[in-house]
Amino acid sequence: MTSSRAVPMITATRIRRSYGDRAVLAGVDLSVDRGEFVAVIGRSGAGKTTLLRILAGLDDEFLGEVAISPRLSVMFQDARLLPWQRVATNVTLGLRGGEAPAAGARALAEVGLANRGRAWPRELSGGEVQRVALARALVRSPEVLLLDEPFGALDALTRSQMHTLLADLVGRHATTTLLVTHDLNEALVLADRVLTMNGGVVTHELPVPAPRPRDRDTAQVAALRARLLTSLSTQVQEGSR
Ligand SMILES: Nc1ncnc2c1ncn2[C@@H]1O[C@H](COP(=O)(O)OP(=O)(O)OP(=O)(O)O)[C@@H](O)[C@H]1O
Repeated sequence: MTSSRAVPMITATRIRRSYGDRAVLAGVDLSVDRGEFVAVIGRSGAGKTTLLRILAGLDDEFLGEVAISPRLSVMFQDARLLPWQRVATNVTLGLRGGEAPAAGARALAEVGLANRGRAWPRELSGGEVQRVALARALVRSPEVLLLDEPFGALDALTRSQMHTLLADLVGRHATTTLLVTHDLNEALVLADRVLTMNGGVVTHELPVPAPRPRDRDTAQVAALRARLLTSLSTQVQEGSR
């Protein structure tokens, strides 16, 4: 049954994108409801980043249709903080008006870095850098958050702490979130729904029961992981035909 609260915040219809002769996206359809957290997994080269860049409005050389809230923020694996600006300035870059410093301080507090606003990016650990990137993404109170392997370069413990933080923040703000990752566990710990991409299309969809973040070591998550692995390996056979 469709809930009356299910309002799509991201809709992509028959998205196609080629580089030269090579079709990377061959008709991607997806829809993400308000407040939903969807993860897109797929092998390296499956077209996940290409799709995310199109959704973010960073690439307009595609066919098909995208409908997405203009109040969106994007976060990549590489935070690209400006090294010559202090952390607080990095968070509020592009924000205008007298309220920017207060908004920046609030965002830094939300990611647990209330006291680091005057630090320089070089003084931060990898995990702290990604927290700053998250604060920068959240400072505009986006309705939609697009995440491309945001924790891919972090060690396992820090990554797990970031999962807890992210789940808490997007849950509290009811932020619609799309995460692309090749980490099955990350997808299963965080998402309400996991989509598998292969051959330029979305091939499988797996709903994941609440709550989130969830413990990756439960029997339920292990069973879901097995299903995702099966769907990915089935695709290899399909892809090699
Ligand atoms: N600007 C570009 N010009 C040419 N080919 C590109 C360009 N960007 C991406 N590609 C190719 O498109 C395919 C999909 O790339 P994309 O980065 O979207 O995959 P991905 O699923 O995000 O992979 P990964 O998980 O490794 O980041 C790859 O084969 C890549 O080489």
